[in-house]
Amino acid sequence: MNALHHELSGSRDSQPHRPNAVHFGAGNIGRGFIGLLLTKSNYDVCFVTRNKKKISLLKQRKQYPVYIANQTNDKQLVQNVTAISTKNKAAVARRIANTNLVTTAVGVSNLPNIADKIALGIRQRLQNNCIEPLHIIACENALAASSKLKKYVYEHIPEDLHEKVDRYVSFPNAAVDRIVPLQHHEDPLAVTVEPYFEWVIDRSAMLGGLPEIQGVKMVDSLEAFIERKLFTVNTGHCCAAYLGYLNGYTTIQEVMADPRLTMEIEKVMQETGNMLIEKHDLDEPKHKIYIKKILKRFKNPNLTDKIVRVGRSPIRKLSLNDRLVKPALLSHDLGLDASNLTKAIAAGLLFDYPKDPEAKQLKQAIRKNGVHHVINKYLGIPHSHPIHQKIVNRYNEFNEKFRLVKEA
Ligand SMILES: NC(=O)c1ccc[n+]([C@@H]2O[C@H](COP(=O)([O-])OP(=O)(O)OC[C@H]3O[C@@H](n4cnc5c(N)ncnc54)[C@H](O)[C@@H]3O)[C@@H](O)[C@H]2O)c1
Ligand SMILES: O=P(O)(O)OC[C@@H](O)[C@@H](O)[C@H](O)[C@H](O)CO
Repeated sequence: MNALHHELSGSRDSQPHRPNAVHFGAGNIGRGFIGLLLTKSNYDVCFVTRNKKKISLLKQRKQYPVYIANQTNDKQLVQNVTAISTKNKAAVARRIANTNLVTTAVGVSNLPNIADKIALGIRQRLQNNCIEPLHIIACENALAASSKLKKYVYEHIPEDLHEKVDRYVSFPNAAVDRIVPLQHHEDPLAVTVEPYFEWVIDRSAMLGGLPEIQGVKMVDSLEAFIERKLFTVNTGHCCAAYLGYLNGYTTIQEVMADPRLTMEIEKVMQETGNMLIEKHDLDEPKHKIYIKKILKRFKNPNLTDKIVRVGRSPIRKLSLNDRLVKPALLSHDLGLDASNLTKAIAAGLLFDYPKDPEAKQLKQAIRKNGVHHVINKYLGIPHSHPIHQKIVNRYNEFNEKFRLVKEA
């Protein structure tokens, strides 16, 4: 497999081959989490990314620092990395043809944009008669993100090859958890991350043969893990962002210093918790501890996490299968209270940060067609659903209280 590795490192036959990975997106999670864990596990990592400056620095230095947001601001050096531009389709495909693992952290909405390159790499593997398994793992905040990526990739591969690809290429779903705020350092490659992390992968979709990644948890059924993460960490987080935004705060840390808002956020997490406990038969005391731990992570005084990052892309966050609407509907179906979730959804509808393209689009859609239409179209909750009107009521209350938009 690693002719490419030889080409890069100059090493020849005597050295045992090191595993290598291709990671799409040299952003915060890419550098601060996935790149760090993979290189700690002796992988060579090639970032495929857009930013020219980062590409050139990664190629030149082959390393970068990660700072841990603890009291001592510990530094970890990530080594054995390089980068290529996402525009260089042929080079990306060549890398993929010779790799053990492909990972992504580009944002779930960007997955369609990388699919053609992954498909080309897979086709090269087939042409080379490569029968080594390839695992492709989307490390994005969404349910079944790797399955989504698979669908986009297969759109670029002729149908008669799909069965063969299925034999050698797998797209295990995963849950990733580590808070990495937007940040600026003198060194553009440096990144500060919270101490906590969790990377859980669906073992049932593994083909075997992947060199171990230290710190990864393999589980037989991912659904409970990803729902627990997305509907606790991310539901609580965006609730903090949307309520914080309405109340004029700038950072999550400021929101968490407001006891009234912290209580509201905790109530939302308790609602999703009740649903998760019932749906996945979770241990209630353990889940309560999980919630408390997350609230503490949000408060981390060594981080400054902007509300506009955490609330970013509200159309995605308010969509049917994401962190707000899905748990609200699941709770409703189980006969459980979702009143705090409906409040958080209403606050999300009022997130009108002008520099966020989705927030702008949402605001325009509400202005043009009214909130009922938006709840129907963007959130996927029909007029007839009891939660629909509850969201509208909360939205109107917020509107009046904060005098934001005059709803027609
Ligand atoms: N930051 C966090 O706390 C965190 C935690 C867990 C999961 N996530 C998820 O990880 C993903 C990335 O988030 P982030 O915070 O690192 O964002 P980010 O904006 O810092 O990084 C995304 C990177 O992807 C790159 N990118 C976008 N389109 C690309 C393309 N077509 N080809 C190659 N690169 C491309 C961007 O240039 C950017 O460098 C998101 O899905 C996010 O939900 C983030
Ligand atoms: O990345 P998003 O936009 O889906 O969500 C914003 C934050 O909630 C998220 O990035 C968290 O920091 C992260 O999911 C923690 O693991």
